[in-house]
Amino acid sequence: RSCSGYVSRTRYLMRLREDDEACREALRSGNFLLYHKLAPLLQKTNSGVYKLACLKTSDLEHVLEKVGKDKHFVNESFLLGCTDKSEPQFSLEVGDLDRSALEQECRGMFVDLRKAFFMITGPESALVAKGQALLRWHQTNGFCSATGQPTVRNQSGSFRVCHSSGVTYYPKMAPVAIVLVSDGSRCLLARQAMFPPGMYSALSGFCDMGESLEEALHREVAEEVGLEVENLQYSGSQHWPFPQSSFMLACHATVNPDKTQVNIDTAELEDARWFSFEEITEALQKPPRNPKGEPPVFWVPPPYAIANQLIQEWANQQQLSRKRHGLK
Ligand SMILES: NC(=O)C1=CN([C@@H]2O[C@H](COP(=O)(O)OP(=O)(O)OC[C@H]3O[C@@H](n4cnc5c(N)ncnc54)[C@H](OP(=O)(O)O)[C@@H]3O)[C@@H](O)[C@H]2O)C=CC1
Ligand SMILES: [Mg+2]
Repeated sequence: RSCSGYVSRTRYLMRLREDDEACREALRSGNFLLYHKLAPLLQKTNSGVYKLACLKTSDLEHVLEKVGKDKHFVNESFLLGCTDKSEPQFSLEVGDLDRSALEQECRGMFVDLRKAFFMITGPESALVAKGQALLRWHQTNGFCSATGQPTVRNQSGSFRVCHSSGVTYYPKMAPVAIVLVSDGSRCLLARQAMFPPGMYSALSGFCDMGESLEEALHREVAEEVGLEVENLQYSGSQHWPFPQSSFMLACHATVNPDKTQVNIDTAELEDARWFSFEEITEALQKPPRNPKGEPPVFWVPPPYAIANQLIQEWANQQQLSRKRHGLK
C-alpha cells in the first residue's frame, strides 16, 4: 500500500474521531459490524467458510426497519477504522433487538467471540476483537468514577466525558507481559485450571503499576514457576479482548540449562512443564480438538493468539539450530 494512501486514511480517521459532525456524516457511507450481547455477526460464504458480516448503511437501516427499530439507531455505532478504500467501519451493539429475527434478516449468526476466532482468519480477527472491546468499554464506563454522574460519549466513541467533573475517559487496555522461556532445547508452557482441557500456553501476567515490561517478565516468571530468566528478546504485541482488553507484549527469554527445576505457584497455575521440539512441532500442526470422554491431548493456543506466534518462532529457531548442528 502506498504511504500517502496510509497517511491520508489516518488523517481522515483523526478528523472523524475529533469532529462529531464529520463522524455523523461518515455514518452515511459506513460498514457496520453487528454484535448481539457482544457476540459478533458472522455470515457463511458460498464456499462454506465463515466471514465477519459487514453491512452497508442502507442494508443496516433496512434490517433495523424489519425488526421494528428506528433507523437513527445507526448513530449509536462506534468508529473502528476504515477500509483500504477509506470506507469508515463501525461497530453496533444490537443486544436489545430480537436475535433470531436479526439473524434471519442478515442471513448470518451471532457467535461467541472465542468461537468466532476459530472460524475467521487474518485481519478480520483483529477488527472483530477491536469492535467488541470498544462496545464493552462503553458499556462499562457509563458513569464517572469521581462523581458517579453519567458520562457522555462523543460521536466516534473515542472518549466519554463527565460534564460534572470535566474528566475525560479514554478506552483502556491493561498491559500484560507474555514470555516464552527456553532452556536451549525445550520450552516452558503452563496451564491455568480454567484453560480448555489439554491447552498449554506461554507464561503471562499483568504489569504492575510503575513497572517496566522487563521487570514484569522477570517477576511473573519468578512468581509463577520460581525461575530466573535472562536474555529477553522482544517479539511483538497484540490487543487481546478477553476478559477485558489487554495489551499483550510478547518476548522470548532463556534460563540457565542447569537451573530448570520448576516450582509452580498452584494458586495461579495448574501445571507448568518443559516441552521438547518434537512435542511442540506436533502440537503446532494439530487442530485443537477435545472430544468428550477422551483424555485431553496437548495443544497450543490458535494462530490468532500471540502465544502461538512465540511458540512458532521458537520452533523455527530450534529447527535452524538443529540444521546447523546437522540434526534432523
Ligand atoms: N493472546 C495470548 O496469546 C494470551 C493472552 N493472555 C491474556 O493475558 C491476560 C493475563 O494473563 P494471566 O496470566 O491470567 O495474568 P496474571 O498471571 O497476572 O494472573 C491473573 C491475576 O491477575 C488479576 N487481575 C485481573 N485483571 C487484572 C488487571 N487488569 N491488572 C492486574 N491484575 C489483574 C486476577 O485476579 P482475579 O482473577 O482473582 O480477579 C488474577 O489473580 C489474560 O487476560 C489472558 O487472557 C494470556 C496468555 C496468552
Ligand atoms: Mg499468569
